[in-house]
Amino acid sequence: MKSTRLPKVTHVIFDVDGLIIDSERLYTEVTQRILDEFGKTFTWEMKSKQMGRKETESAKIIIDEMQLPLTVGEYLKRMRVQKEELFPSVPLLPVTNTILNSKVIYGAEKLIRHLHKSKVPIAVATGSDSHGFELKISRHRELFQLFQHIVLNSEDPEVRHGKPAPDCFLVAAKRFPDHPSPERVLVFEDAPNGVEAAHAAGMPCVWVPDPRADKDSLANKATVILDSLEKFVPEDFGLPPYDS
Ligand SMILES: O=c1[nH]cc([C@@H]2O[C@H](COP(=O)(O)O)[C@@H](O)[C@H]2O)c(=O)[nH]1
Ligand SMILES: [Mg+2]
Repeated sequence: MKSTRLPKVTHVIFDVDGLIIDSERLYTEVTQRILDEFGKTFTWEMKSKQMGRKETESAKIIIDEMQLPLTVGEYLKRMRVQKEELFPSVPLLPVTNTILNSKVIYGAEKLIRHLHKSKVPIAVATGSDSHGFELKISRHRELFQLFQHIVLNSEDPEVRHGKPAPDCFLVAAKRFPDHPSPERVLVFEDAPNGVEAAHAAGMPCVWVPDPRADKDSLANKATVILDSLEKFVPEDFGLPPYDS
């Protein structure tokens, strides 16, 4: 990585699902449980179209493309039941944290705590609605309190269009009191739709993709591509380095 070529940033916006918490694995499970009723299989191709979108937009896509005999309301009701069972136990990423049951802090949590401690303004922009979000963060409430603000695209009246549209990132940036210009705001994303959204917002983006994603397809829109948040070097983007 040529650090001299990377933009220097002052503010950071995080995605949530599949980036901070291991909830994409759970979305796959709850979606497949719903599809089981209709004898259908959830594919990566389908999932990658949904990832990052608002809940209703995502429901419309799967209903149309998989020809499910459900209304959006019926689909979301089934999702709600499944989410209530699975989401409260979701671990932080990378899951090494949980497996090792270690006191050492890794990945997403390490970076969020570091930026907060260093007084770098941080926010969240997620496709989630408040019901799902509350379930997902119930075990991680203290960590999520470190963000200056949280934009829930599914419910925020200022977010007209979900990812891949830039709305949520522009709204999140505007809510920082000093209104940073887009090129000074670094976005962390896992979803192809999220990388598209950051690029459309004019913001640099660190993409931490699912291993199944086609990295070439977004190579010109992601500023850097990392296989784990563990590999992120804050000073490459002009942010304070980790204490050694
Ligand atoms: O398998 C899926 N993953 C993700 C989503 C959608 O993506 C959002 C998560 O986006 P983000 O990573 O931007 O928080 C979820 O709230 C949901 O609307 C989905 O429908 N299905
Ligand atoms: Mg995500």
